[in-house]
Amino acid sequence: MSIKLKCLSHTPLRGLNDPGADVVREVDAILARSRAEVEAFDPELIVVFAPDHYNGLFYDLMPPFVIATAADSVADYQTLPGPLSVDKELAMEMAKFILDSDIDIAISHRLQVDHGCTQTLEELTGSLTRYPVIPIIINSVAPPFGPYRRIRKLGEAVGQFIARLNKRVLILGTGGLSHEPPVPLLADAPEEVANFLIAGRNPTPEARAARQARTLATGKIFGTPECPLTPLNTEWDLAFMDLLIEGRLAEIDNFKIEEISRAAGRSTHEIRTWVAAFSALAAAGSYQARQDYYRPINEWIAGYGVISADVTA
Ligand SMILES: O=C(O)/C=C/c1cccc(O)c1O
Ligand SMILES: [Fe+2]
Repeated sequence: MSIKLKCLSHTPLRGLNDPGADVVREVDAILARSRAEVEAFDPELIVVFAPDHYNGLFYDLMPPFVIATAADSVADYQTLPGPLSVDKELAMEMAKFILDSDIDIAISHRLQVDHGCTQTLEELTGSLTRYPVIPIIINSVAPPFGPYRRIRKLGEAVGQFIARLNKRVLILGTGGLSHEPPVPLLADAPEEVANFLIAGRNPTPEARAARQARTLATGKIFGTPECPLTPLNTEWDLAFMDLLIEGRLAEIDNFKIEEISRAAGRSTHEIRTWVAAFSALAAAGSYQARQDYYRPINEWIAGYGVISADVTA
């Protein structure tokens, strides 16, 4: 058994609304280094914990957790289209193991996934099909959310399953850190928006373009007095990364959902994917972690961080 972890922010504005050239170079360099590490590790399986942003999952049936036995990219923003190379049999075995561990998880045999899942796969492996993968989507964008302790339990069950595999496994968490992009809320939404949030699968190209233009326009003013959205919160992000690196995972059980939304932005809950990833790693053995990168990047609407970790025993 050999297990590695990488957790990193994603942002569909990378390449569409870039910060200065120095910052772009920094991030390119850290992603290139991360990708080389993945290549050297040569994983036999990638388990990716990812959010969805109303592309695959809608309020007509919004599950807290979903495991996919087959998945296709919706190719939003500049992400790659096409199927992911999901290990169907192993995903089914994992789903049964999770259910046997008293965690309710939905199963999709045809899941649509968005940049929240595919951007990180592409950045770290160069494609959507390079390695066998099991996507686990954690609702991080569509309230209400279950408590953070449930995310730890999901992660622990996944880690216990992985530990028995005798494979080289890469665990990914993608999303966060502090950020609040212009994703609408169902509460008080006008009818047209509510209809989209409830059943907006497969939007027209025009509707997708309008959505992406809205995000881009927000990226242009994010962090300025003109922008009403919660600003990035460096202090919050660094404290969260320290907590993970120092292995203080039990403290996450006390996280308060509304407090996090207020302090760091509504989409900060994408860190649920990092919590699951670290909980899986911790269930597989002792770990050593390091912060590879952090910078608040308004142009990308992202407290942008990268952490790596390995099981040591
Ligand atoms: O769902 C969208 O259209 C935009 C999502 C987004 C924007 C900025 C940063 C992120 O992490 C996002 O997921
Ligand atoms: Fe996101």
